[in-house]
Amino acid sequence: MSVAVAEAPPAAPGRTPPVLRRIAGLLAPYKGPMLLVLLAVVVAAVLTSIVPFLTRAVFDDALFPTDGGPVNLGLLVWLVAGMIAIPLVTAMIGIAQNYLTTKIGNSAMADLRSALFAHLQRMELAFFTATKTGAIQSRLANDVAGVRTVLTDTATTILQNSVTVVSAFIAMILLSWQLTVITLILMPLFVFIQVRVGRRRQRLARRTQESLSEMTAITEEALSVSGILLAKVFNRAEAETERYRLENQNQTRLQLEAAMTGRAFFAIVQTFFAITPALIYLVAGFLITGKIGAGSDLLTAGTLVAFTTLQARLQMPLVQLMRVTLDVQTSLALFGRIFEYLDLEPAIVERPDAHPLPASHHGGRIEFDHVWFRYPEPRTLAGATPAGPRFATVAATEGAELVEETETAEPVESALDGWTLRDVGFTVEPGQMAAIVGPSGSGKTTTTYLVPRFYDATEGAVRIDGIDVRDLTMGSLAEAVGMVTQEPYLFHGTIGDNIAYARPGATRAEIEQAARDANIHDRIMSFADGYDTITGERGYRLSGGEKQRLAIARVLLMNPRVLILDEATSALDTETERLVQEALDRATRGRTTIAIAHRLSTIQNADVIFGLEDGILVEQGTHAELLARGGLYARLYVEQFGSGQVEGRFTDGVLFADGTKICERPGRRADVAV
Ligand SMILES: Nc1ncnc2c1ncn2[C@@H]1O[C@H](COP(=O)(O)OP(=O)(O)OP(=O)(O)O)[C@@H](O)[C@H]1O
Repeated sequence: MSVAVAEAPPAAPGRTPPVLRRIAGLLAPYKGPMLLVLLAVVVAAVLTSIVPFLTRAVFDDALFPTDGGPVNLGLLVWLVAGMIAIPLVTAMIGIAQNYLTTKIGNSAMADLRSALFAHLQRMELAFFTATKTGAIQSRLANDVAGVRTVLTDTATTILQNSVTVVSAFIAMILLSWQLTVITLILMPLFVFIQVRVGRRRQRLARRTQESLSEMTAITEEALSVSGILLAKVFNRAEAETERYRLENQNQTRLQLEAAMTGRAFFAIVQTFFAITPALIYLVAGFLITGKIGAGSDLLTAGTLVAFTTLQARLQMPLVQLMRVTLDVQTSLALFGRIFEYLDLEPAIVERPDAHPLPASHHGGRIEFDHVWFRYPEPRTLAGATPAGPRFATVAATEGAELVEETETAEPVESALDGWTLRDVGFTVEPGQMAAIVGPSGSGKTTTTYLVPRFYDATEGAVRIDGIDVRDLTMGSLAEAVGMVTQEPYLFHGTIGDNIAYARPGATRAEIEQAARDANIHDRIMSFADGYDTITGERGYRLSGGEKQRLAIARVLLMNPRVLILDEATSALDTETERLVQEALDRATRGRTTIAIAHRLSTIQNADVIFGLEDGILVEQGTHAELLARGGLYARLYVEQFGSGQVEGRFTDGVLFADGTKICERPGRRADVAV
């Protein structure tokens, strides 16, 4: 459900509405049920406050009438009936109120989580490349969970207790203002101490949350498949465990400190409340005898019993109010962290006047028009807390190098003058296959990222079929551009679902056809569960070649107008290579393709080759034209493809153009340096 927070226009820095107003906005859709809760609380409090008056009447009018008359049984029955009925009614009101508050709180929480998730989905790729995944997860899980109690319990506790306290005070004053003063005498001191304790608890809470965020980040980093692989390869398992243990210890210490802070204070408050009745009896004695004031005839035994009952009833709500105020202070800090994420404006958004890409049978013309690009600076969040040095203790003892890291990553050094692409201009006609070649870091991947708007050109324009990609709806652009990346991402699910991700609603027959065309159907059928085989987290149960072919099956199912292909020969062996190559041939047929090419055959078959160096398009033409030119491509052709003898380099060796292969030494990877 979209809620006020999600729809509110992003506030400019410094003009962010105060946290409380935003929390109110969050609860706004639940005004009706909240009014009901308020009504329930007031009715329950008023009913409860009537009981002491009934108690007084039981003593002073029914049991021991102050006029010295006999016991009034008739009245007693009525009063007792009232004293039984009131707790019954308030208990029922309590159940209804509990249901409502739990519902409101959890619904508001769900709205907040959904709004945050939807907002993060809209954030541009750059945000995620610059932020630790663990930190994002921590805000979604820990921080939102942290404010949960405020939305569910705390608000009601405050409301309920405030009403109880106010109504009890009114009743106490009505009974005896002098005794009320005795009860309240130490309140100013308590409030003063409480404010100080609150500040300390708030500081501790902030540190606890930061520590929790760090723990989530460590878990996310260390216990992911890649993290475990890294730790195993470099034998860092113990160091990772130690790092976690230290943070865990810190967390325990903070929790303990937070729990103990104010304990002594609350013990004193409770003791004071416990001894107050004794003080009241004493003062009552002085009042009745006229030693204080002018003597009070009104101070009957019934009044005294009723007053001490009220005073005892006041104790819990007052202490709870004090405790809860501390919780609220803590939660406001967490709300701040959540709203900070919601206030981040996505850098790449659909224009209000965006229109869909018109349908076309022969479309897919791609045009780069004087494109300049530089990677945006990573955003820094106010709540982002610099983490301590990694493996601090271990590093100190081992003398290892320390790696500082923060929630926001360090900016990555870009190419010359900060520009990653400089005045790049080219056109790929519909149905053409274009190959981009160039040294590592020359900007090949970056160029392809501008087509589906993972990033926007800083200057110049990228067009599909003559339309600036920034004028297109995000949906139609995503439908028009398919991608097969070097490391295809598979989510934890069945193989069938992973392929169908490209087109939800695709039939099993369509999925199987795509898998057949991608040369992966037979392999899938060889698994015991066929298409229902679980891929495992990020597809780690599948080989590089299998993942590649699944990614190709996805694209075939999606049938985009434009295909962007990042060939990953170095992740394949020569056997799988043939299967992948065939699948790719089918995938590129009949659609415009831009390939970051690592295979000789891809480049030779390309209609046009673009040579990139330091973000500049230094040459373009066909294989023959560029060879004749003797420039960048001719150099790469000699260095990487042995002047046409080498087809590509794979995990198990080098494949030659004539089909022969030379196996590399086992364990050594033949990497492509193009
Ligand atoms: N997210 C990023 N933020 C900042 N700079 C980046 C980012 N991604 C890449 N770069 C820089 O942009 C430049 C071009 O990178 P790109 O990945 O496009 O090169 P490439 O030609 O595809 O390299 P390779 O063949 O090694 O994959 C490099 O200097 C790289 O460090």
